[in-house]
Amino acid sequence: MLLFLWRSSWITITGVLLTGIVSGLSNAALIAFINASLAGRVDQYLTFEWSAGLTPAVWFAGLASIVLVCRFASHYLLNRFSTKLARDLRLHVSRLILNAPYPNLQKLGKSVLLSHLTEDVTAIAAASELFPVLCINFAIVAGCMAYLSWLSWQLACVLAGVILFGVATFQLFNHVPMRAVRSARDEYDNLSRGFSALTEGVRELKLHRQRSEAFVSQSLAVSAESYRRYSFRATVAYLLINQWIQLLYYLTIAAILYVFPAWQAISQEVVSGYVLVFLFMMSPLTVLTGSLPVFSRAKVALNKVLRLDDKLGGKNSAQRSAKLPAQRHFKALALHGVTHSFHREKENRNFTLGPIDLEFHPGELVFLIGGNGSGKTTLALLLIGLYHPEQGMIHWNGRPVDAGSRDAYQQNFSVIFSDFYLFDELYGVDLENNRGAIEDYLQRLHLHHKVDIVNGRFSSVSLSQGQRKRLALLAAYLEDRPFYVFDEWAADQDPEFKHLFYTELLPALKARGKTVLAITHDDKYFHLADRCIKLDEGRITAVESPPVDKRPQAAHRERLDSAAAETITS
Ligand SMILES: Nc1ncnc2c1ncn2[C@@H]1O[C@H](COP(=O)(O)OP(=O)(O)OP(=O)(O)O)[C@@H](O)[C@H]1O
Repeated sequence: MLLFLWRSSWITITGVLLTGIVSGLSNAALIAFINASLAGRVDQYLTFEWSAGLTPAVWFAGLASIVLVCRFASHYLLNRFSTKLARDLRLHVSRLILNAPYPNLQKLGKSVLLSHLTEDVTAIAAASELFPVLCINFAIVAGCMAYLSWLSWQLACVLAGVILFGVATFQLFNHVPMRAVRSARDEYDNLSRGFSALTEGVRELKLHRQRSEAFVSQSLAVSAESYRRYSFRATVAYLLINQWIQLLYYLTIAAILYVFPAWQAISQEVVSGYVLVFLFMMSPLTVLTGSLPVFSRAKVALNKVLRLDDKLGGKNSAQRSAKLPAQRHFKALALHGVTHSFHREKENRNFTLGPIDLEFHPGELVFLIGGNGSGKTTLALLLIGLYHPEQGMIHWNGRPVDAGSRDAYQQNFSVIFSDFYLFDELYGVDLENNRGAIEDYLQRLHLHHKVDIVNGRFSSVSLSQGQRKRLALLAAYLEDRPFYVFDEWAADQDPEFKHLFYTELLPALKARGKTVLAITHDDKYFHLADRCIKLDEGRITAVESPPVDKRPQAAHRERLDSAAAETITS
């Protein structure tokens, strides 16, 4: 990933480094120039050939201009680099998520994925913003050091020793705040889970004071306190390290002022030069040491993002990006001995779906039925390629679906999940060529008075759950794929629209040659299917093809049901 970032921004990074270094060095040169002016020796330097006969004031103005221009250029490039880095990282993590196998995403959970997209990317972006500032300050310190060595190499040697000692002690103690930063970041995942529960369950919490108080005190407050404790521990540890570095700094100034002159003859110009430069270096050194916590957090975040690549199975991205063409001409879909299992932690046993043997053909209307937890959704997820068979094989048009063709295979399905997500924009739809179809579908779905398409967006998605599901159906229609899967689509519909769905919309899809697999509990419409596949404890226990002559009976039952409903309401 770092290589990818370097490749995408190496020109900017080089520019930032160069301007930063020039700015830092010219800053140091300016200080040397000021010191020489104070000591009254500047005219002596300007007698050299390279002085080009310019006056000290012009030299001063020139050096100050270089400092200002380079500082501006490096800050400008820095902002370009850091904003680009944050953007690229956000897109990189988003693509990782999109390319990852679905079970891995399910295992990690939404809140942890969101922490990567927010906390980690922000931490890395913050460090990238500081990085060039750090380069400038590092260059200033390096330039100052060069000037100090020129003033007195003996003092410079002592100074180098002090710096090496400072770096060694920093390395020795750095693991303390680093451990706290790592723990704080791990705790952030728990905090993020708590925030998800809070935002998604806000209605349930508002209606139950004891539940909400217990939730806050036993879950949210615990994570918030742990996060605070670890963050505070890291800050205090860095503060102490900072103080230690400052102490070394003051000790060095004291030694230059009071110890060295007694030990070795040092001119006043050298002493004042050293003290002036040291005081000037104070601010860049504070920036360098002050940025340590930011860099530690970024290091932990970067490790998290790199590990996310492994956890999500990043190798699959190459397979996905192969962009195999979808085989739109559907002839047959077959599942041969397909299985998938989950471990039920509390019961300490597995739920296994299958082995499943099934075949689907164009223009078939199939209902998948069975009790709660019988494996209907799991079978649907296996069928559409979001779960991968642990045993057995899926064949599309007689060809096995493997890792290389799975992405193309998935493009044959249009699915509305029971916990569907409705995008407010019709992404990937050719609006110009579908304008007539959209208006027609909006009419058929009884939504034409409520929703319109404006600039590719639904004019409103603030609708009832049933209406939002109808909009999802509109989007599915527009996808125009050979295989449709609906997971309890009609569950939120009123009786009138439920009737329309089973008796008109599904048969209309079938008439268009689409294959439809509908997961349903609406037994009064089972007779309309070509086949009803019943699941129990992950196994197919019955495959029934209701005879056509049963339909009048069903219609009769329907009438009886509505008469009963009328009696109840009256
Ligand atoms: N992500 C998961 N992790 C662990 N177990 C799971 C997971 N998803 C489903 N299961 C288990 O697999 C079994 C089948 O679940 P599935 O959602 O397929 O049932 P279903 O027939 O669709 O039920 P329902 O009618 O209630 O929607 C259940 O016992 C469930 O506990």
